[in-house]
Amino acid sequence: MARVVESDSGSVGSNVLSLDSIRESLIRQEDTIVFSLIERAKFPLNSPAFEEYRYLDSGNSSSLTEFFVREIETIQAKVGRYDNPEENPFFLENIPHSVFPTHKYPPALHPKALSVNINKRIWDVYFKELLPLFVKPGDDGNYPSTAASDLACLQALSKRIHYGKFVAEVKFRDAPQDYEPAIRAQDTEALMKLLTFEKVEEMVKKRVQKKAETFGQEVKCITDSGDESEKKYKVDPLLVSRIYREWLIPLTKLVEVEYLLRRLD
Ligand SMILES: C=C(O[C@@H]1C=C(C(=O)O)C=C[C@H]1O)C(=O)O
Repeated sequence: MARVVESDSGSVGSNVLSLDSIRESLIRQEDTIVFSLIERAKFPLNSPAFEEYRYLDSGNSSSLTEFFVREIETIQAKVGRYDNPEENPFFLENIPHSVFPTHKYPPALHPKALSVNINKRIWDVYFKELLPLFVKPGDDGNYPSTAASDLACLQALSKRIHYGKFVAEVKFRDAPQDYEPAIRAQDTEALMKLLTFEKVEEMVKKRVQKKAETFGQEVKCITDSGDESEKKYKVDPLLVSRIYREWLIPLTKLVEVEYLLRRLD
């Protein structure tokens, strides 16, 4: 089975894929996600940044965070971020071309992969369900830094979830005879059963809990007194595992199914 050539960033750098190399990238992305949650937890909820809308010169209404993300995505597009098939924008409809020569990414995915983008759902899940679980309530007015931290979380979560396209492509290439009947029947239940590996999911949930314990522990100097047994964490490791169990893994599998449904188009 051919292998993908991955750069240090863990990105897909060749048009040959393997499930092992894709899973290695997902494991490396766990670090980014855990650290982004830890960083966001420095700020309170600061809901006015993403809940309060005001009218802009353009006549549109937007929250500070939405405005920030739209502007950043435009700049990032102009330096080629969305030429990378691993990256999917939250708001950009017509993605501006890069103003610089960009890396020519090999066509690893089916052309219909571009139509699989669940970032609106990820945005809603993040702000309505996830954020209140891992940050303290309150408002310190630090909306610009909070918006930047939310974007880091959103882009890390989006990349991880949309990596489901690469996973699905590899699974299809490895066993087209298994997937084609379910794709032709547009049988989402059969596709979900084919692509699910419960033992892998269990390892993911255990590993991210351990990473949250390791990366997020409050480090005490040797001279600090106090009960060593009472460990404190910047983000509850059990909650990080729950976020994967209840949201990240199911949304990744949803992307896999949505990609496979289009694979024979
Ligand atoms: C990502 C994969 O597909 C599914 C989703 C997983 C996840 O989101 O962690 C893990 C195993 C599979 O059930 C995979 O097979 O690696």
